[in-house]
Amino acid sequence: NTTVIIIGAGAAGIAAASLLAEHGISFVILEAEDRIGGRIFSTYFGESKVDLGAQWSHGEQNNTMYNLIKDLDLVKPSDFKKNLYYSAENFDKSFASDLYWLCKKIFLKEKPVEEMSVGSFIEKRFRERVEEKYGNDEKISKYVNEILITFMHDILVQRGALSWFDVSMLNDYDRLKGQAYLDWKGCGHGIILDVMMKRYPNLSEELPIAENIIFNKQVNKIRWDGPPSVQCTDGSEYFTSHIILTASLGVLKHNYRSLFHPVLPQSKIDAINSLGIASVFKVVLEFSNRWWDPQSFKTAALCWDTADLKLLHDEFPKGRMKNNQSWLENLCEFHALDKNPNMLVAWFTGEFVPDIELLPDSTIIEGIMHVLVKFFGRQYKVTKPVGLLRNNWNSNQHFRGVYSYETVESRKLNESAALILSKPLISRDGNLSLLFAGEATSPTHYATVHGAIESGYQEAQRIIQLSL
Ligand SMILES: Cc1cc2nc3c(=O)[nH]c(=O)nc-3n(C[C@H](O)[C@H](O)[C@H](O)COP(=O)(O)OP(=O)(O)OC[C@H]3O[C@@H](n4cnc5c(N)ncnc54)[C@H](O)[C@@H]3O)c2cc1C
Repeated sequence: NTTVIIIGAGAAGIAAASLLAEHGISFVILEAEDRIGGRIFSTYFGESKVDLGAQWSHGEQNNTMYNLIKDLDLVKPSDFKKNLYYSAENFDKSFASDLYWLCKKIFLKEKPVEEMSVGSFIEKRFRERVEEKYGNDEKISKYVNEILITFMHDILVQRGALSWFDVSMLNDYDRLKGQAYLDWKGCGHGIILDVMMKRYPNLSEELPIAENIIFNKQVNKIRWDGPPSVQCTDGSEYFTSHIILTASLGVLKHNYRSLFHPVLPQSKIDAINSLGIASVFKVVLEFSNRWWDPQSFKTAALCWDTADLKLLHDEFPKGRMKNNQSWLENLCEFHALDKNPNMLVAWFTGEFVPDIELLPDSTIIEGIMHVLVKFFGRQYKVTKPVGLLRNNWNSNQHFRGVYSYETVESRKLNESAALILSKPLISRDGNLSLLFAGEATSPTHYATVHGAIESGYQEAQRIIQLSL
């Protein structure tokens, strides 16, 4: 019996716990994994930490998370310069680059008059603008198709979707002012958890949180319309006054029918079903030497020549493929890491990501090597990766995806789907019984760590208000 049960020790759960701890309210955190952080996962690989989950902090002004760290010298602006690389040698680089920036400008500056997916809007508008500017012939139409694929991957990295036809072009996301991308200087994003728990910078000020986390506790039943209680897969049961649930939208989508007793109100089910969450696959590769120029590899985005793409599944037949397409088509960019000089991060986005997660390390390394040689072999002496670090966010039942996004469907609801999701459930005896936090409950900062933290603070605050 504790006052509050928090389900999940990710950013939202730790934020809620830290506020409750500061107000002397008792709580326990039940966490299904054997570590804190959730979709923040910083771990040593080589000389410094790498992030398998959240990597950057976004924006400074009015950023709850940035306010916690701004005086601690933990972050620096990220040099996020994007360079396009081409699979074919005889590519018209300057024309392709002009088309890429035109596409990006349309995405950033133009809006549809009605709800439309990013894919439908960009494909239509980009073709129109290119025709107005350059006319239309075989070469132009080939380049347009190639650049559309490269730009689509940009969108899919940002939104974590499998298809850009799932992502709404109009959205409520609030891009905070200040540096759009801040790097954690080799200490990993996970240090934000230590800051919230007050383990950093002064260990002596640590809040009593770590001792109230129970790991490997997967909750599979939440009773909310009477005395609140939760049941775990190991049969244990916990009774409480309030429950804060922080599980991801992916977990909610998969489990809402069996998790809640009684079932959730229809408005919440509609919000859960209509919002989107899918996955990206991020692999950290270690090399015995740095064979690339770190400046050009800040972000090296890949642009395939149509003819090369057609040959890809014959040239590299290993792994899964559908409709004559290779899973390697989903490999879209590489990043260099400042503090890990011999490492590159490879990003995969698109429909094959769930299948790619099932491939063995050896196939993934061979496939990536094939693409590296194809794109960079003319310029560099590419060597084979000697190690790899990965995380399967999509198939892990405690996450089932990376970050949420608004869909055309979710925007058809009367209210913001995230806002509907965030509303607490009151039991019939008037108790604030079940509260919802987590990135997907933030109407304007979803998909981010700062959004998750804000949501955790907000729900803890509701409980604190009751005791004032
Ligand atoms: C690859 C990747 C890259 C990202 N990049 C960025 C970035 O650069 N910048 C940024 O701001 N954000 C980024 N994000 C998003 C960011 O990580 C998330 O928005 C944020 O961490 C979510 O925190 P949360 O507390 O809402 O959820 P989570 O971190 O998912 O925490 C929920 C916790 O609940 C636990 N749980 C789930 N089900 C149960 C259950 N039944 N019982 C008990 N426990 C359960 C989970 O194990 C988890 O620990 C990225 C995420 C990923 C995966």
